[in-house]
Amino acid sequence: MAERVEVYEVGPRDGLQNEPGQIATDVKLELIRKLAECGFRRIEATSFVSPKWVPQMGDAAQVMAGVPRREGLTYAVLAPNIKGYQAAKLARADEIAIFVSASEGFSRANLNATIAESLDRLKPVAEAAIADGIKLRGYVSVVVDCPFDGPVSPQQVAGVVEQLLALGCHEISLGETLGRAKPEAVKAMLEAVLGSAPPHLLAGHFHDTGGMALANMDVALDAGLRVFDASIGGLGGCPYAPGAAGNVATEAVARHLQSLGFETGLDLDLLDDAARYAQSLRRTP
Ligand SMILES: CC(C)(COP(=O)([O-])OP(=O)([O-])OC[C@H]1O[C@@H](n2cnc3c(N)ncnc32)[C@H](O)[C@@H]1OP(=O)([O-])[O-])[C@@H](O)C(=O)NCCC(=O)NCCSC(=O)C[C@@](C)(O)CC(=O)[O-]
Repeated sequence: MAERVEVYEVGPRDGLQNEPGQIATDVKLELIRKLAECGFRRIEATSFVSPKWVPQMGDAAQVMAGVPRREGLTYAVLAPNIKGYQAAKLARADEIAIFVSASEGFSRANLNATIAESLDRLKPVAEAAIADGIKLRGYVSVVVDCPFDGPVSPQQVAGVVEQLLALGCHEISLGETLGRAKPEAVKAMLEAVLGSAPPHLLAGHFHDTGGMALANMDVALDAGLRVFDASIGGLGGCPYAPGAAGNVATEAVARHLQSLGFETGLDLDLLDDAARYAQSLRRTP
């Protein structure tokens, strides 16, 4: 039997957060309804962040009120602080994703805090999620290069991963936010991180600005990772990473994994349909 690799869909959150202007809640929900048919176990639906910082996610509660609930499919959302956590819990999020940066420059731009301050701010979120029995995912951004500080040391990434695990995260997603890393740099980063965390606790989150995301994913597969984030239609980017393109496209990841003999549980025709819809929403070049 083929080995399973999970594709964790981030399009409704990571994809749509970067589109200029507002996309109507009903349109977001139509995208999520299409994705819900594809066979994902987890979809990251939205984020409960400050609407002053990311207005595109200002309808997080309405989005969560409309998502189709079904057996075997759960919804994750981002929360940067306890205010976001409380709103996410009220909205019946199944999983909370907290996020920190591996570099100080990106931390300041994305969270208006140092790395240490952001971890302190996330401690009560983690404690509340664990007490409430809600799964906690951790993200580390800019694991290879930072748009403000330049190259990021693999040991620095490993240190942040350790701190997120200490908060109780069941999985840490390693964000190659700029999408320009070469496979050798990803390999060096993973070697350091694997000194702090086994591969089954890690996920790969590759943006595709430089067209290397699938090659970087292969390096992570060789290192034993079996969860990969991807965005339908390749939507997105990060509002605080100037010039970065979207996550690697889900439909490309699913085909790539299939060609390598892995099982994803995803229906490729339904993915293509969802990808066409996602592309029709795109206003970024
Ligand atoms: C962390 C803060 C809030 C600090 O922002 P701040 O301005 O320092 O915080 P604040 O506490 O002073 O709050 C400012 C205002 O926002 C409100 N506020 C505060 N929190 C919330 C909340 N949760 N929900 C709703 N409203 C909130 C708060 O009430 C206040 O409103 P006011 O009093 O002025 O009317 C801000 O920096 C923020 O929201 N940042 C999030 C940025 C973001 O979402 N970035 C994109 C996601 S991360 C990403 O894409 C990377 C990833 C994960 O994909 C991996 C990768 O590829 O790297």
